[in-house]
Amino acid sequence: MQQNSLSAAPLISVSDLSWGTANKTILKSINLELNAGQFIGLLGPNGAGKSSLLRCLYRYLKPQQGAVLLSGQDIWQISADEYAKQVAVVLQESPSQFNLSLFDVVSLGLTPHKRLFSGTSANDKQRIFQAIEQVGLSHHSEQAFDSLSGGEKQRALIARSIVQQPKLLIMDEPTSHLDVKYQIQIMELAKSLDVTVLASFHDLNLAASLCDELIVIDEGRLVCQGKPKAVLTEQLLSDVFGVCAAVSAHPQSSTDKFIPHITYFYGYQTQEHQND
Ligand SMILES: Nc1ncnc2c1ncn2[C@@H]1O[C@H](COP(=O)(O)OP(=O)(O)OP(=O)(O)O)[C@@H](O)[C@H]1O
Repeated sequence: MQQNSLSAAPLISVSDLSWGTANKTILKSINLELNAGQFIGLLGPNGAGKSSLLRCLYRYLKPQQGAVLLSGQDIWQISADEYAKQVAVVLQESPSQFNLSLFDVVSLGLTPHKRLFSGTSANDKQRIFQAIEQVGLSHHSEQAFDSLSGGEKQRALIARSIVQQPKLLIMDEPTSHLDVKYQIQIMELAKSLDVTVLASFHDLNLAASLCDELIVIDEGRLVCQGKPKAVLTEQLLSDVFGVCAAVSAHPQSSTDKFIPHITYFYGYQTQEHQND
């Protein structure tokens, strides 16, 4: 009976979550659910609270109020090891991996699944090489991680996540330092994995084209959650992001799937001030 109710639970359920510092509440009573198998984009203007919310989800910050459930279990009631088996994280900045090779960094994805001091088996090595191949970095496997380009580093961290075999991959602005080709490539790579992804984006058009669902937050509050077509309206772009824009159909829209495409208008803020 209990197992049935657990398997029916959303992958992530956030209820009444608040977090802040001693003198400021930053996340304000957030409620949301993430269903397994989806690619979900987290949007919001600078300072909206995206990273803070993601940090609460990947167990770096403990909410002051409310709870985060993973498959029906409070994430603070399960061990850090158990949690690490289920949730992988790729952040904006790649921390220095000192002298570790790309292969070594990717092999760290096995750590949550290993007993202390157990070695790397032939099977493990095969998994690591396969993941490196999947992200197109086979020729770099012995290269020092720190010497890889920004895009290569992010692909290596995705390979580490592939090896980790999580249920959920959380990505906090993983492409913000990358050029447009790598931005698209990294996000398409994440989408191609057989895993639920929650990723924060600043490029709203990229989010619109790739995400099954979008979550928008502003000033620490959830504004809305839904399909890109329902979420990315001209009104929302004005109210939340403070921009004047037109939303039309992206040329790759089909009868089954409408992909919103945002065209921004420039210069209107200056004109507004001139009229003041
Ligand atoms: N540890 C902290 N101490 C004090 N203020 C914090 C802390 N962490 C976050 N904040 C503040 O909380 C607000 C939300 O920050 P957060 O980094 O979560 O926003 P964000 O939506 O990810 O922003 P950006 O798009 O600019 O990266 C900001 O005003 C930030 O200064």
